[in-house]
Amino acid sequence: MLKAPLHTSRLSRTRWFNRLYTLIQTIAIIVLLYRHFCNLIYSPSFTTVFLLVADLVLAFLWLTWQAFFLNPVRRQVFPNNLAQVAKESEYPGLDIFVCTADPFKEPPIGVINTVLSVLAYDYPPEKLSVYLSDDGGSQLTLFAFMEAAKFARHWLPYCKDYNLKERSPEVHFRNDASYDDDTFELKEMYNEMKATIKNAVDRGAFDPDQMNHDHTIKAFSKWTPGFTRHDHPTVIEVLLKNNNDKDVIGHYMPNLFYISREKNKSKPHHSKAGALNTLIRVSSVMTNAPIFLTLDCDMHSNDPKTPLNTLCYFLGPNADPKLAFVQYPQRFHNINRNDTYAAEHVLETRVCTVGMDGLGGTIFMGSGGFFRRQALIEHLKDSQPIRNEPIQTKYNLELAHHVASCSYEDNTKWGDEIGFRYGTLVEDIYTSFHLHCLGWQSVTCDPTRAAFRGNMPIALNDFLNQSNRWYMGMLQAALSKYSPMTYGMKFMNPLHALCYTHYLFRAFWSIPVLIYAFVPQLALVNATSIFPKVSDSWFSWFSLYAFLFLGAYGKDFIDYMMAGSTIIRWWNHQRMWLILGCSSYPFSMFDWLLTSLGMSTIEFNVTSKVSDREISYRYRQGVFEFGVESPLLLSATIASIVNLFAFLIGIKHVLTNNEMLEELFIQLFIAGFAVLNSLPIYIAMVLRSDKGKMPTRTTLKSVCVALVIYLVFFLTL
Ligand SMILES: O=c1ccn([C@@H]2O[C@H](COP(=O)(O)OP(=O)(O)O[C@H]3O[C@H](CO)[C@@H](O)[C@H](O)[C@H]3O)[C@@H](O)[C@H]2O)c(=O)[nH]1
Ligand SMILES: [Mn+2]
Repeated sequence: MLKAPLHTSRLSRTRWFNRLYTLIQTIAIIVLLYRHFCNLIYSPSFTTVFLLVADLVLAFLWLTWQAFFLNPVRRQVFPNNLAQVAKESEYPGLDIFVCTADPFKEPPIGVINTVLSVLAYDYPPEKLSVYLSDDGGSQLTLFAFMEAAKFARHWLPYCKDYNLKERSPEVHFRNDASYDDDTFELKEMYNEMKATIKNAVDRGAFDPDQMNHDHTIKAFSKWTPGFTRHDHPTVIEVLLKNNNDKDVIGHYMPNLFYISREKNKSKPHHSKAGALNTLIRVSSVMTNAPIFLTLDCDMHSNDPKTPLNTLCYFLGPNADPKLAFVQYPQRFHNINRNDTYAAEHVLETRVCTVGMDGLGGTIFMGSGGFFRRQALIEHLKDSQPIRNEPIQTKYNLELAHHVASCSYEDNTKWGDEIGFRYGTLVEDIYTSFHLHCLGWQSVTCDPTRAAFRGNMPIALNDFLNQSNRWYMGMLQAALSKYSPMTYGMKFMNPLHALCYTHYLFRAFWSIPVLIYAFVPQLALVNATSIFPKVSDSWFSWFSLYAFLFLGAYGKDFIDYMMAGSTIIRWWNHQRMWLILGCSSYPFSMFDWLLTSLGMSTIEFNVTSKVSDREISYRYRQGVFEFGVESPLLLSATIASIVNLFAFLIGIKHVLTNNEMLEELFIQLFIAGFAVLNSLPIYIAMVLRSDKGKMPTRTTLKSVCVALVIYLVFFLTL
């Protein structure tokens, strides 16, 4: 028995309120659906069918969403109590995987900051290894990391001397106002390194004088003329070795490895999942730590104690042997004051996490997950070579090259039963789904100080593109033979499976959003009423509509506020839901269709992390960034124009005939609500002159398409 606990959990009291709410709202939804079916039988029309479909999908997604609220669990860790169960020298090894894929979209200096921030963890250095996976196969990245390894010798002791919380040099130097000699000197050194690397990336090459040691010449000799990012041999470089390399005050340093797995155009590489699986194998040959952390190159550590927080779950007599991973919810540092694009994902990172935690485990979010290695290699038949010799023996390195080769996975279960799962663009949620089906658990660890902080896109189109990729990936999983609705229901707690169902089917939001963005509006132009009148008796169909709308929207508002957000942020979040519903969601359904018909292949298109000064400036001002022509922006613009026309014409109907207000009220309300939400779009079309305004061609195209929609509608009437 422990004297003091390492971690505690308690059920959230809000669950009773949530359960009651779900019950009442469900009854109201059933009544509404009953009305729809009656309408369909007694007065069938296109609109009745459309509205029924919209409300069925809404009800499905709303119902699955409730699963997150029925049994939330809040957890806490007590790393100060760790001494009861292990001395520092008994801590397990920790391997950290950082992925990067393109030095031009993911500037190496950013990746270096990620790596340095975890290299400087408060963890015994002989137990810590960082593996950088470079899917871009770039000399520039390797060059940058050779520089970083030199800088690390100064940076690590500095972090520990000053007991920094913030161990990404970029963030530290940006925020630190102290002027002591050490800081000044180190800052100079950092800026110099940054300039050298930036210069190399801008020119696409580095100064040959900087690689005139035997060792570096040998390393770069791998880049022969035929070497491209899609076709090249494995490159593994040991940049720091912990029984050999010392920092400037003579302490051993953690390991740092550079790995670029073999690529060959004729072999699928499985994007990030493939990179992570290579890292699992390479690390098992080199260091084989029982726990590994995966990190994206745009996420840096914000708390050097994070590994200790994690150990609270993996060590001690109360540790769950079936615990597969500990997930730190993603937090972002580049979000503006009002979170214009709802990029913070407040509900997903604060509510859904604890909600799933009470049902069997939170999802893996791609970054910030500490895994028990065993959970991912459970079904490995051929026993993995385990390191029992110093790392750089020829044997280890040869073996590491072998397991990083692109044919290694041929005829194996990698990506299927072993490692991160293939077959979708969202390897993260899909992998955790499989682990949960196999009976593994996971927990959310969300200390007050965020463990990691990362980047989100700050231009609307980048954001929509990222969402498009995510929701397309989710559909791939949702509609596979491992669907949470069928396979999941069989192998996991049904409520847990409902949470996965909600995530994976999110693209389906587009069905009700698009129907509600066009059908009532087109009817409104024609002065046709399709909803109940306001003046029906008190307990009327109209009040049912009002109740359902206010119930769902009001609950969302309460959830947002209880998660500690603000009213404006909530408003922006609901607006983004509408925008996504007209853009990324339908596009991801379309992409899924094309891919499953074999008409297209969708790649993991890496989000650019390069920041443009003007765009950053506008983003900080809270201004929407349009600027580029894109189908995603076009579709949202078309919807906003249709709504504006309909709203104006609807007002005209009401002004000319007062009695129409009662009949058209719901339609006017919907169009008016959309218009209110679309204000930034109209402003970007007519009032702005900066580079982020709506491109004129997009405006013209959307007006034309809106007109065509009207014509088609009237001609078919
Ligand atoms: O072929 C590839 C493609 C991507 N990456 C890396 O994957 C990470 C995520 O890529 P990014 O473009 O930043 O995608 P995001 O949409 O921001 O990533 C979110 O969504 C992904 C897919 O669900 C998850 O893997 C991520 O962890 C999660 O942060 C980055 O470190 C990339 O370098 C690779 O290593 N190889
Ligand atoms: Mn990212």
